[in-house]
Amino acid sequence: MALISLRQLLDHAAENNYGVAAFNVNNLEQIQAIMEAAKETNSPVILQASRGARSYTNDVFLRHLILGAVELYPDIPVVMHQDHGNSLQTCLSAIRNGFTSVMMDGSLKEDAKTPSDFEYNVRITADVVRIAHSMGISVEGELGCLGSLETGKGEKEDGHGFEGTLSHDQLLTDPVEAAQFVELTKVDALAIAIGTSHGAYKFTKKPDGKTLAIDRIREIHRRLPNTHLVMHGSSSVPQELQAEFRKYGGEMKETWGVPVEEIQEGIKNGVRKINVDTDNRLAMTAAIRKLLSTNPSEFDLRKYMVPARDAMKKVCAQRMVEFGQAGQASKIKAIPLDSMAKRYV
Ligand SMILES: O=C(CO)COP(=O)(O)O
Ligand SMILES: O=C[C@H](O)COP(=O)(O)O
Ligand SMILES: [Zn+2]
Ligand SMILES: [Zn+2]
Repeated sequence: MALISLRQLLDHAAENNYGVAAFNVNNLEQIQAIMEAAKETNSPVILQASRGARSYTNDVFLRHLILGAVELYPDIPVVMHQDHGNSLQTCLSAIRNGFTSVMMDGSLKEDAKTPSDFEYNVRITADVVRIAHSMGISVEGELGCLGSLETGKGEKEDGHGFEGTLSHDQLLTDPVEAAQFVELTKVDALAIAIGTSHGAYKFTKKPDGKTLAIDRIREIHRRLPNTHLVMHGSSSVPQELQAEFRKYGGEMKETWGVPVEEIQEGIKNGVRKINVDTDNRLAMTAAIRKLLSTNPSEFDLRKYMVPARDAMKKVCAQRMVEFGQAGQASKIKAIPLDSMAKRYV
């Protein structure tokens, strides 16, 4: 199947009440893991690349790897998405390189660390929407800064994340502002801040309503019943994966991620895209640690990349079932980007 737009996929997800995991990709093995999981579970997929991933892999390699996936798995709808674009330039270069969807994260300024104001966010996001929609490309915006309600701090991912400490006002998306933001920008999907953060260290204990504001999702969904909501920082950081990582020499202090049942509650309330990166990184690295520490003489990289890929495939397939996207791929017929562009007009 051809690459499809995020908007097409999330519209289908909303009509059929499911959520879609957006997995970050940086190399061949991660793309293979996701596609194999998708084939096994008949799931549509969102492959997303951060700015860090694009510079690590190179846009040309990335585009051809993803086009390879599309060719090898003709029955799986694939969205190619820019994760956390920091500027109009980043989004435009993604579009030029074949991405069918971009995130303009205007919750932070172009330096990706200074919280911006509402007017800046509306202006930059609306600029991206105008250009992207004319080509049928989807846009995800973000309102509110991702960070911990326990500490007021945000975890940095590859330089992306605010510095210092923020108040609960800035860490929780305001439902009234969210409605204005969507009206003014016309984004296809809206990332909201509800107490999740990027990386492994999200919560110091299992989160409750004070540290993870699932109620906020309900309020936002009530005001914006037709907007696709996005949860970032949604790895579950499973205790078993942490234990496996530590068992083979990995260092990670005790931590909690976002429980899958909380994400499922979000999906009942308008969450359609769920970003997961850390769980896959952890699964792959734990598998590599295990193979190398139990076979110290091994130096054929395939010997550790195969179990790493298998470990990631297992995480992906599990999330695909848990989020409800399993079984949906064969029900989707690709809408060309040109037709999507006409719809926006
Ligand atoms: O939100 C993410 C990418 O945009 C990834 O979140 P995690 O760090 O929880 O996997
Ligand atoms: O946005 C966060 C993702 O986990 C991507 O991380 P990265 O920027 O290190 O590739
Ligand atoms: Zn952000
Ligand atoms: Zn994110």
